[in-house]
Amino acid sequence: MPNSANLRQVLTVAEMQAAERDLMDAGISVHELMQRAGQGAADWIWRMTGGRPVTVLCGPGNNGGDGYVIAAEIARRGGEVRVVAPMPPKTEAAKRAAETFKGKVTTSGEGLRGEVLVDCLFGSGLSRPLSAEHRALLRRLRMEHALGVAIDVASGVDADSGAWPEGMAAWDCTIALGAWKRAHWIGEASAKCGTRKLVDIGVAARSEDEQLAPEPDFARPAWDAHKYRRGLLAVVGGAMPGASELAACAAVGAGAGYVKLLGSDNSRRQLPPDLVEKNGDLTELLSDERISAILVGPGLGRGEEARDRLAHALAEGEPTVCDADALHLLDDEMLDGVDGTKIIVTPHEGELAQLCKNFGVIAASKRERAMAVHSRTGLTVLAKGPDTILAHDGGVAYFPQGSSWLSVAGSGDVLAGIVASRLATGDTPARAAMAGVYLHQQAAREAAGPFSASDLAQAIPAAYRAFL
Ligand SMILES: NC(=O)C1=CN([C@@H]2O[C@H](COP(=O)(O)OP(=O)(O)OC[C@H]3O[C@@H](n4cnc5c(N)ncnc54)[C@H](O)[C@@H]3O)[C@@H](O)[C@H]2O)[C@@H](O)CC1
Ligand SMILES: [K+]
Repeated sequence: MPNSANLRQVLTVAEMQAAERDLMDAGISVHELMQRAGQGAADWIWRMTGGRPVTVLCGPGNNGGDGYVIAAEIARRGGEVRVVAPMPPKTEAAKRAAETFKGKVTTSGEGLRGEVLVDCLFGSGLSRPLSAEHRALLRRLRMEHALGVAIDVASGVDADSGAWPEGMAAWDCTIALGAWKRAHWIGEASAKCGTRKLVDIGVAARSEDEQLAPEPDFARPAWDAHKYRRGLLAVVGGAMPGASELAACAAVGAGAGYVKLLGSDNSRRQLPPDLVEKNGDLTELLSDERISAILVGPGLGRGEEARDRLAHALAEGEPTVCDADALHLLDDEMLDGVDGTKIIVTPHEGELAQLCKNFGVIAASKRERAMAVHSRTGLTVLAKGPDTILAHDGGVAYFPQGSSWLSVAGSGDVLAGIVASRLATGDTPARAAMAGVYLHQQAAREAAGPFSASDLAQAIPAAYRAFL
C-alpha cells in the first residue's frame, strides 16, 4: 500500500467533491480528471486481465464517464471491448467521454458473454438505492463474466458507510479513484470489494483525520540496547492464567526487551522458558520503576479481586493496554484520576457495546461508537474485528482486512500482547495500536491458517522481520 499522506487519506463523498472543486479551481477540468481516472483504471485492468474481452457497464453520471474513457483506452490498446449503457450519459464530461468511444454500445447487453466486467454504473454519486431493474442487470452481467472489476466503488454501495446492496455478488477488484472512500475499509463493502487499487489523479492531502494506517517501519535495537531499554512489559494476570500467558508469549516477539507475567496464584504450571512469572503483592510487583507498559485484562476475571487488580494497574499511570475482562470493568469511577490518553482499549464488537454502556455513549455505527468512546474518555480505542477501526487523538485509522483465520479463540489475547509490547518500546498509543494490527495480520500470514492462537503467537518474530 502506498505510504504518502495523500494516498492514505480516506475521504467522504462530500470531501471528495470538495477536493474535485479545489483541483478545478487550480485550473484542471473535470474532463482532465476523468481522463486521469479512466486511463489509470484502464491501466490496472489491462495489467490484470492481459487483453481478455472486456464489457464496460456505463451509467449516466461521471462514474459512467470514467467507463467510456476506460473502454476507449482498452480499444486504443487493441483490446476487445464493448459498452453496455442502460441510460445515456447526462453530465457534460460523461457525454464528451462517450464520444471518444467508437465501439459497440448496447442498452442491455442481452446475450453478451464476456470475460471481464467493469462496473461503472454508479460511483460515489449514488443518491438512492438501486432499482430492481439495475440490480437484475448487474447480477446478470456479473454472472456472465468470469472476472468483475468495480470502478471507484461498486454500484449500489454507500461510499460513506460501506453498506452493501442486498443480494449483490462480490467483486474481484475495486479501483478507487483519487482517494480511498470509507467503503473500501469498513462495512460489508470492505469484505466484498476484492483486491483494492488506487489511481492517483492529483488530489492533495486534505486532512489527516481519516487515514489508512501506515505500515510499521521497525528498526533493529540500538547498539547500546539492553532488555530494559528495549522496554519492560508487565502483564497482569488474574483468575484464568491461560489468557494472560498467551498474551505475554505474543508480547515477547513484538519488540519489548523483557516481559514479566504478574500472576495471582502460586500454582506450578509449566511456563514457556522465555516467560518470567512473579507472584505476590501486585502493588509491590508493579512498583518496579523499569516497567514501561502494562497489559491488563486477558483472563483477569470480573469479580472484586479483578476490579482491585485493574485499579492497581491503572494507578501506576504507565502506558497501559486494557483488553477482555478489563473492558467490562472500565467506567468513570475506575478512570477517576487516571490519564486516559495513556490507555489503549482493544474491544471486539460486544466489548465495544459494553464500553458504550459503561460510559453512557450512544452511537449508530462501529466507527461512531469508537470515536465517541475516545472523545468521551481520551482512551485510544482499537475496535477490532473484520474491519478494524482505530479512534485516536489524531483521528480515525483504517486497516486492510486481515485473514479470516484470525477468528479463533485467543486471537484477541495475542493482539493485546503485541500492542502492549509496542507500547513498552515507547511507541505512542496510536502508533502501538497501528503496528499491532499489522503485526497480528502478518503473523496470520506467516502461520498460514488454520492455526491456533499459540501458533499465531509463535509466528510473531517472523512477522516482525517482514517490517524490518
Ligand atoms: N470527484 C472527482 O474528483 C472525480 C470523480 N470521478 C467519478 O465521478 C463519480 C461520481 O460521479 P457523479 O457524481 O456524476 O455520480 P455517479 O456517476 O456515481 O452517479 C450519479 C448519476 O446517477 C444518478 N443516480 C444516482 N443514484 C441512482 C440510482 N440509484 N438509480 C438511478 N440513477 C441514480 C444521479 O442522478 C446522477 O445522474 C465518482 O465515483 C468517480 O467515478 C472521476 O471521473 C474523476 C474525478
Ligand atoms: K462503480
